[in-house]
Amino acid sequence: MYVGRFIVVAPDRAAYRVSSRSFPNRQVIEREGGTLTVVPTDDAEETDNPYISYNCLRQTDDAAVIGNGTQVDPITEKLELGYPARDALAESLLALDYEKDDYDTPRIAGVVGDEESYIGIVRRDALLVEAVDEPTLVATYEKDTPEAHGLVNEDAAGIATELYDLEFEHAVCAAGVAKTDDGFETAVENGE
Ligand SMILES: NC(=O)c1ncn([C@@H]2O[C@H](COP(=O)(O)O)[C@@H](O)[C@H]2O)c1NC=O
Repeated sequence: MYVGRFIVVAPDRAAYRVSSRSFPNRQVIEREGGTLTVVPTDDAEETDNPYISYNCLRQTDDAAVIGNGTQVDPITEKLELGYPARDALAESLLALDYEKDDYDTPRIAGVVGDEESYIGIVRRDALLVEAVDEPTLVATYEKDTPEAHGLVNEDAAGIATELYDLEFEHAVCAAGVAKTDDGFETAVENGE
């Protein structure tokens, strides 16, 4: 089954996988401040598609934000301003809305917070934002309503690799984040 990009968000950790039929030459790189960014690999063809390079994970002092596009930035900025996670997700997803591509690709995002965690999706026909009390998956296609999805691993590297290895088609790369005693740890899985 091809589900496109997907996230799994749990109360204490989250992970993101890029699956792609059209743009397989992508990787996740680590940048300053615990930010993870999806970028083209050196051998990628040039494209003017605006939806395929973005920060897929950012952190505040007490939250981590994950998602499949530029919505990750305003969600993070609203959390830094003191917005509740539910509101930061709902407002940012609605403002940017689904991607205006051939598939009306939904935007998906999650927040792992100090006391509560949330998952969200904006589709052409819906905006869903839900608190999570167990690992919960949402994807751009097919599995586009949040559903329970058990995670085996606890740490960031483990969950990034776990999502990368799931049997949904066209795996490209993955990222993970997990709470630690003094903040968050992150990890990337580029399938090398
Ligand atoms: N790497 C990505 O994040 C990404 N890859 C593809 N998309 C979007 O989804 C469309 C379909 O891509 P695909 O056939 O690879 O699923 C693309 O035209 C693009 O607008 C992406 N945007 C978000 O999901």
